Amino acid sequence: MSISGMTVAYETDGGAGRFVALRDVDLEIRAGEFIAVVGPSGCGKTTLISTIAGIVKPCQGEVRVGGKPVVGPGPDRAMVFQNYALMPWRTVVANIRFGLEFQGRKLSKSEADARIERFIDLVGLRGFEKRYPYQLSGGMQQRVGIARALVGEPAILLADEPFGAVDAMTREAMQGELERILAATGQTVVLITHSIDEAITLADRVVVVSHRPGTVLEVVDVPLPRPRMDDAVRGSAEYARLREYTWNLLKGEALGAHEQSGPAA
Ligand SMILES: Nc1ncnc2c1ncn2[C@@H]1O[C@H](COP(=O)(O)OP(=O)(O)OP(=O)(O)O)[C@@H](O)[C@H]1O
Repeated sequence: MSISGMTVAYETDGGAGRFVALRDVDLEIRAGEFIAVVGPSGCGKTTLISTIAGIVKPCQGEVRVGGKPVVGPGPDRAMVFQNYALMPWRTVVANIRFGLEFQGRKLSKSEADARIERFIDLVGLRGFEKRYPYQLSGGMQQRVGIARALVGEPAILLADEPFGAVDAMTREAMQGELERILAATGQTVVLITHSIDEAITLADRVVVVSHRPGTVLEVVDVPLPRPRMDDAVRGSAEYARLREYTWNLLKGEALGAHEQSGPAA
């Protein structure tokens, strides 16, 4: 996937104004790579993955997936949302099945059932298939969200703060599960996170976005061995170095954003 010379602006005041959310973004993402996107609040992270998803259109530049320009949503890209966005009237199985329906996959009933079964096992929801979302914990609901996104086997998984609404312990467990699932499925992932630890634990590269209008400030390589959910990796000097380096980049951006939005002198 490649993003080149991309600028995204939103109309404001009923079309009278224009707000530039992202400016001149260039980014190459290799197939199977895990990219984490970090940056100060409002820098355009959600806008970035929305353009990859094809739900927001750039006013300049383009996103290409598999060599073709993105002109709208497609079955090659699936989203996981922070608030899970499950259908409350559908069971776990029916919510996951929606991932196949939405992506327009033409599978026979038995093929679809077999695939859903595989993902129920992969995300650890065996025994909960007939439950409704309100009968599940937040972490379990997000497992449904991940299974729904992955069941159609999209080439690219787009995740907007997927673990932002779950408690710290569940978050750690879910990071480990995502790492394990991706080792089995091999998708390209673009994940937005506010956690530097989550970014370094999961990603091959961390994209640091500047304060608005957002642009790529730096791409930090994370050459740590996998699996990363391992005390030896997360306690290593290299992990600490990457964490401090990324934090210093972000700190500068957050301070810049604060000064920009602070009261006039
Ligand atoms: N539909 C819209 N119309 C106008 N402005 C918008 C719209 N969507 C987003 N914006 C603005 O664009 C900027 C980038 O928003 P975006 O949601 O992409 O940032 P973000 O980095 O994901 O923020 P956060 O970390 O707080 O979730 C923000 O200043 C936001 O107010």
